[in-house]
Amino acid sequence: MRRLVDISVPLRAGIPTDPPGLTPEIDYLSHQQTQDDLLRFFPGATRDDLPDGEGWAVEWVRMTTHSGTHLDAPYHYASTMDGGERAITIDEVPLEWCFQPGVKLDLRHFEDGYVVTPDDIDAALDRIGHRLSPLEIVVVNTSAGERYGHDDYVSKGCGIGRDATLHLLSQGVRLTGTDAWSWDAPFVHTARRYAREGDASVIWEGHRAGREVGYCHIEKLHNLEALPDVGFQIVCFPTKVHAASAGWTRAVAVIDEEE
Ligand SMILES: N[C@@H](CC(=O)c1ccccc1NC=O)C(=O)O
Repeated sequence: MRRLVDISVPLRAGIPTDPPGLTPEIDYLSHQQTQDDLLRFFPGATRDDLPDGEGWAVEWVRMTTHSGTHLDAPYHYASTMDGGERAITIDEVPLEWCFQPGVKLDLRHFEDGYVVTPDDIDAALDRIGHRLSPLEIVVVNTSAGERYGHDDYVSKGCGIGRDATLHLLSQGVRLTGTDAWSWDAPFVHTARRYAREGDASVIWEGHRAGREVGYCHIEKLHNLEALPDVGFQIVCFPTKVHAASAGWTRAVAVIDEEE
């Protein structure tokens, strides 16, 4: 039997999903507010012509391409990728990258702000007895996953460092994902480290790995706790926003189970 597991967050206004000033805004227009919007397309028609006098339900949304569950294109990380080539935008991401077998790494035990290393990735793969194949989609379940919509979400979870990201990419992975706000460690922790050590290379290091090898990651995944370690596919086609740095996605895991 085929089971579909929704691994996307609900896109909602009024909950702390992003830093202040970046949360999405949604204006909901009800059937009672839109009769005239519908009627203006049909000269001569009146409200009496509408069933129960209803117009249509529609929403106006103000948000960024990085609101909700979304796929980041290499162009988000820098203007170049693969060591100097023009970075591809979200509408140029190969669809083949976005529909592949998935692998889940459980990294929930790492403290907030911890920067995951190549050894941590290998240890997580060893624990589930898996060797990576090219184009597999690697998603990391962090402690941020269960905090979506709570005040501490943006500062929760571990992040994937430059070396760990390149370690995945060197094995042919081109699309990864996290249930945290960022593929990198939460900025508040990295800012403290930067203030302490003065080393600017820690800033957004996992993202910046895309300058060396172009890749995509999904941010704000959800419900990864419900997935097995392997044995599923991930579908995460991004909305084709022209020339953009990211696109929203309804990410879904497809699990084919024995009868
Ligand atoms: N988490 C993202 C950044 C991000 O989400 C973002 C970046 C710029 C403007 C808005 C953003 N997020 C939500 O609207 C990242 O680290 O790439």
